[in-house]
Amino acid sequence: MRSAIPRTALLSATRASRFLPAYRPVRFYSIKAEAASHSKQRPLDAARLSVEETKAPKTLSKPEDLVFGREFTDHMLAIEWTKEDGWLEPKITPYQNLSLDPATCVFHYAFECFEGMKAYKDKKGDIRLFRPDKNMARLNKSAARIALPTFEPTALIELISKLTKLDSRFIPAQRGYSLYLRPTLIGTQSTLGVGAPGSALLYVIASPVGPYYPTGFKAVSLEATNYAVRAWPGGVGDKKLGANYAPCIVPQQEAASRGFQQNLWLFGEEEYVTEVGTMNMFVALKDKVTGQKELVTAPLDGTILEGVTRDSVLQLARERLAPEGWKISERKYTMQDLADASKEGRLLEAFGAGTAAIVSPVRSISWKGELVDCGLKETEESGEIALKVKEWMEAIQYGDIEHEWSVKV
Ligand SMILES: Cc1ncc(COP(=O)(O)O)c(C=O)c1O
Repeated sequence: MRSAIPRTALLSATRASRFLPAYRPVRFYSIKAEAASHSKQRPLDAARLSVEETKAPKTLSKPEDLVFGREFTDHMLAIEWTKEDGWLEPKITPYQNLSLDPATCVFHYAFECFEGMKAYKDKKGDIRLFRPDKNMARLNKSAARIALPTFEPTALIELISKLTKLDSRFIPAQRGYSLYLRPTLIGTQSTLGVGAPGSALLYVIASPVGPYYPTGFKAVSLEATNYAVRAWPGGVGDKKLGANYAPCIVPQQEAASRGFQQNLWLFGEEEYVTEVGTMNMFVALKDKVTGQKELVTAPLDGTILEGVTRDSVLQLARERLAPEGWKISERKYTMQDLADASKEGRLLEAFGAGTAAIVSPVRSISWKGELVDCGLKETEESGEIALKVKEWMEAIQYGDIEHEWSVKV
């Protein structure tokens, strides 16, 4: 089987392992400083890209048959990194398997972080990335936290743009469709010693995806999880590490077994509301005394992922809802606050926000044996704010209006 990536990955891994001590304590933010001290380390350089186009282009699926994350485009981008040489030549190759030594550190100690971002086709057929700088910044933060190398954000955006353009035929032109991009960074050193990897592989794969709600919004019901903890202060819940996701599946399955689509992560004795599955959580409340309307989301205190959608919703709400009298807050709030507001008719709506769905309206939250109603009428699938946010975001993502967040490739 052809495999352009692995052989060199293994060779460099072996080379690196010769002078790496078996164990080094992890110094969280040392990679850049270390890179600078190795004068031969090269930065990530998009100009060194080589492209090998596929000789067997795939048949496109019908857009309506696309299932999230199941189909991939013709090509992938891969860049190896070694401690001695820094970033090697970026390569776009036909989509292919990786071949890694069973002792590779990613399999044992979870040296892996990733991103989720999308490319959209506008009415003119141009391809646009949505806020790619935010994903690059987050990937670098995740990488630094697990002793993987960081990279030059503009170089990776340029390389991702080239991959996206090359595979642009996979992006259906209809509204709601996009190309989901998955930059992934793994440690490739082959050793069972626990330490900073001496080699790594950054790769990007792309998957065409359809609208999250093909027939319009469908409000979801959540189960509040207070028997397990997703993240904690000083932990890594604010980083996009693969290791954060696997432990969330059992509580998700538990919620599903009781008929809830997602679980809502609470934190601490106070039962602060943090986030939902792969979305940040927003609630619209009315103040008990003043009647002031407030759109609230949990603060970036290290226990939630710094969502690109969250940040976008906050900025748009500050621009467009605040002038209509809304207060926009990043603050802690508890499940009890929501239950009280719901009983008093002050919980106007609730929704999750993330790249996959943009917004996902919430009908109810199961908590301590009660069902907290989130303000939708029986006949409604979305509140007013969630609907507006979706329209605002899509207008930018699909280039209906020019906006600095939408970057043509
Ligand atoms: C745990 C978690 N929270 C929130 C989000 C939403 O982040 P974004 O808006 O960047 O997709 C995601 C999705 O990546 C996630 O995995």
